[in-house]
Amino acid sequence: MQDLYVLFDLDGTLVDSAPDLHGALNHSLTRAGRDLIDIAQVRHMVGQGARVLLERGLTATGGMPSAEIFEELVEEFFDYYEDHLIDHSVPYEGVVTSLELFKKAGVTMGVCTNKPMRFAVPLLQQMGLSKFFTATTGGDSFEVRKPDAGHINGTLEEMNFTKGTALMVGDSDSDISAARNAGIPSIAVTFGYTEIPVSDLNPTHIIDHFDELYPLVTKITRS
Ligand SMILES: O=C(O)COP(=O)(O)O
Ligand SMILES: [Mg+2]
Repeated sequence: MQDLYVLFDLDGTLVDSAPDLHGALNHSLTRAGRDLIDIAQVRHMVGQGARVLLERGLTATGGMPSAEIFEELVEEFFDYYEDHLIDHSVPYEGVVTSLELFKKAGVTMGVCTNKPMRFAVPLLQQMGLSKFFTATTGGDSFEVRKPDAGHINGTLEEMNFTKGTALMVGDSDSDISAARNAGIPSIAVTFGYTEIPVSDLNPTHIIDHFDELYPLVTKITRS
């Protein structure tokens, strides 16, 4: 599988990062004098990066504060989250085995996440996952981010993609739409953070567990 390039979304796809995003969000909400929110709500708020997560959390607990206070809360959220990236977050079951299989098969892998680089890079490092990826790009790496095709194309460029097959694996609308916009097949995971069933997003393929990924990709590349 030398000519294969696989892009992975991070939050809700490779890593169940919601517990620590939940902790950081509630830290900020407490500072803002708001009620705490539960983790089930937070799972559906993840997908457009940390700023949007905080915006959604504030909106759900009384509305947006002034721009000045919001910026202060963003800074506090960022500082707190930076120190608690993997307190409770874990790779989904089967992720490490699957990445090892791809690596052995000579597949080039990259991470294409809307998470800011300030968090995406250390999170992958601290989890011991960095070694699998040729490139990591975040929501702030380019002028555009998922669902814009530019995010996928920019990541593939960093992976030195010139010919072959590229695939996007993700959990949310922004991943599946970005793949569609970039003209590459998508594989949706059903265990991520999207509120609606992933089949409604019309991905090219669907998996319920990471163990299904390697056999599926082998089949796709053979057909
Ligand atoms: O952190 C987010 O909001 C989104 O991150 P993801 O693109 O890796 O799902
Ligand atoms: Mg995601």
